[in-house]
Amino acid sequence: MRGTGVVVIRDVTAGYGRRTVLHCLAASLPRAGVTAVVGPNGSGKSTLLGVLAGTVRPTQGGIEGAGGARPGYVVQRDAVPDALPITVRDTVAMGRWALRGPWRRLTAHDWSVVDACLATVGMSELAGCRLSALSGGQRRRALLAQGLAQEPDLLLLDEPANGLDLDARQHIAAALDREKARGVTVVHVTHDLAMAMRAEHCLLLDQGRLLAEGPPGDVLTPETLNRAFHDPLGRVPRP
Ligand SMILES: Nc1ncnc2c1ncn2[C@@H]1O[C@H](COP(=O)(O)OP(=O)(O)OP(=O)(O)O)[C@@H](O)[C@H]1O
Repeated sequence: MRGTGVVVIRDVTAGYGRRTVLHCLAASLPRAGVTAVVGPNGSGKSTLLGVLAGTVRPTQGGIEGAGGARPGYVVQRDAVPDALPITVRDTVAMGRWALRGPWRRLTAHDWSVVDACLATVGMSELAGCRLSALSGGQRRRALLAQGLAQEPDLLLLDEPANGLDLDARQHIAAALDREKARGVTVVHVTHDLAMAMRAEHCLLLDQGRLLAEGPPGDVLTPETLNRAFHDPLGRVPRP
């Protein structure tokens, strides 16, 4: 599905059990572009990523224009238990299993992709470390590398830069730009308005509804941010 055009979120209603989280949400995401999803805690950002990844099934509406896309989904909390005695390189290699199947031996090409992804997130020097020995931010970068190693067409990232230092954030921003240049459609959830401003497109959610959509400079205005974040003191977050 690489190439130009849009992925359409068509009037999606979705939630968990009887709880509706997204209410008839409609938006268009540029293919081969970066979309930032912004909004207060609990506004439904991760749920929207789940719908795009296919892990949350809408009760109404759906996603159009992503037919056959291979999604790569990097979640907020990782699924690799701390006690598992694996290295950072092995963790990233797990991303290749999505392509090869878990019981197939990885090829030399797979390992070269793994090493390139480690370099992309600035983690080459820590490749041989146990995952359990990493700091939270380093772990997050390793998981991003795991997502990149899947070579997805649609890269879905839940707060990839959360808690990272400036250097790590710059690595991540550069990695997103590189994926976009390779034709990947990137959607990332962020609370970092500076990171959101780097995207081509931005969705601002509030209580499961789309409050604004478009270029980040148009969407992240003091007025819309004030509406979304309901600051009782009337203070306006600055992009
Ligand atoms: N697996 C789940 N089962 C039941 N309810 C859930 C589940 N995941 C999320 N929710 C609920 O759905 C609502 C939206 O959650 P979601 O994680 O999509 O919001 P978010 O905008 O990503 O929030 P945050 O910024 O805090 O990560 C919340 O009220 C949350 O409690």
